[in-house]
Amino acid sequence: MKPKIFIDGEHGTTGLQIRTRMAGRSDLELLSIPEAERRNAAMREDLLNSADIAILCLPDDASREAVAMVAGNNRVRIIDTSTAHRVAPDWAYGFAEMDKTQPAKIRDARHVSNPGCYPTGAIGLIRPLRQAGILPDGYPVTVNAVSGYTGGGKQMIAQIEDENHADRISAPHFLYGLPLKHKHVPEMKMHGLLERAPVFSPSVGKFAQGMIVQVPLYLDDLAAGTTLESIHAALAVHYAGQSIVDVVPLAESARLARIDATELAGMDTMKLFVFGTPGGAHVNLVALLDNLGKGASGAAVQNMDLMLSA
Ligand SMILES: NC(=O)C1=CN([C@@H]2O[C@H](COP(=O)(O)OP(=O)(O)OC[C@H]3O[C@@H](n4cnc5c(N)ncnc54)[C@H](OP(=O)(O)O)[C@@H]3O)[C@@H](O)[C@H]2O)C=CC1
Ligand SMILES: CC(=O)N[C@@H](CCC(=O)OP(=O)(O)O)C(=O)O
Repeated sequence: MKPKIFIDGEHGTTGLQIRTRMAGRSDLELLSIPEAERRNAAMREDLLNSADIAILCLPDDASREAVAMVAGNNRVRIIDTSTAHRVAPDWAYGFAEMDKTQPAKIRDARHVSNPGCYPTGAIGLIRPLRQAGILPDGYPVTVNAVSGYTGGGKQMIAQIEDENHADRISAPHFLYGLPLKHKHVPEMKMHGLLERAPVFSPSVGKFAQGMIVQVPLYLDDLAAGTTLESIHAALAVHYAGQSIVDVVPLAESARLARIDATELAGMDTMKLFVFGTPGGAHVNLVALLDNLGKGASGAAVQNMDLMLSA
C-alpha cells in the first residue's frame, strides 16, 4: 500500500510548492481537499486522520488546531511547517544536516517541525562553529537577512503583486521585524546552541523566491587562533558526506564580487560562504537558499522521504 500524504493548507504558498514537488511521485497517494473546502474543519479532520503523514502548511494557530484534531490517533505522523513546534522538546527538528544523528531522529519521529527559512541559514552557519568551539559562549551574534516576498505567504504576495491592493507594498526592499522580537529568534537560539538570543534583522526584496542570511563576526573575539581557513574547515567537516548543503571553497568565494539572492530560487539546496580578507579582523558568514526550497517546501519533502524510509 502506498503511504497516504495529506497537505493541510495545500492551496497556500508552501503547500502548493510541496504539491508541485510531489507531482509525478507514483510511490505516494496524495489525499486532497478541494480549495473551496480548505477551511472545512470536519473535512480536514477526516483527511488528517486518514493520512500516514500529514504536512501542515498553516498559520501557527491552525497548526496547533490540526495537531489537536489527531490527538486520539496514534498512527498519523506530522510534519509542521509553521513556527508552532520548533522549540518543542518532543518534536524532532527537521534540519537533517544540522547533526550526523539528525536524519535518524527525523526518520523515527512521530512529530517533525520543519525549520523556518531564516533559521535554516542562521543555524546552518552558527551551529557547526559552536560545536567546533570556535564561537565562544556569550558571543553577541547578529543575523541580517533578505528574503523573497513569497516568504510572507499569500497575503504579502498579493500586497506586492496586486497593484490595486488596499495595503500595497511598493518598496523594492524593506526592513521589518523592527521591534526585534521575530518569531524565528527562539529556534535560532536553541538549535544554534547559543547562550544569548541573536539580534535578528530580516528584510524583504522585490523578488519572489530566494534568501541571503548573513552572520558577521569579529575574528579577535572567536577562539584563539581562529582564521577564515579554520572557520571554513569546520564548516566543510561538518557538512562532509551529504549533497544538500554546499560549503563553497574559500578560493571560489574570494573571486566573487557579489551574491545574487535569487541564485538558488527553485532549488532545494543551500550554499554557505566564508568571506573576508586573510589577516583581516572580520569574517562574514553567508547562507544562500530559496525561502521556499530548503527554507520550507523542499525541506518538508526531504523530511517526508526520511520518515518514509523508516
Ligand atoms: N512562505 C514561506 O517562505 C514559508 C512559510 N512557512 C510557514 O508555512 C506555513 C504556511 O505559510 P504560507 O504557505 O506562506 O502561507 P499562505 O498564507 O500562503 O497559505 C496558508 C494556507 O493555509 C490556509 N489556512 C489558513 N488558516 C486556516 C485554517 N484555520 N484552516 C485551514 N486552512 C487555513 C490558508 O487559506 P486562506 O487562503 O483561506 O487564508 C492558505 O491556503 C506558515 O506557518 C508559514 O510560517 C515556513 C517557511 C517558509
Ligand atoms: C518574508 C516573511 O514575512 N517571512 C516570514 C517567515 C517565513 C517563514 O519562514 O515562515 P515561518 O515563520 O513559518 O518559518 C516572516 O518573517 O514571518
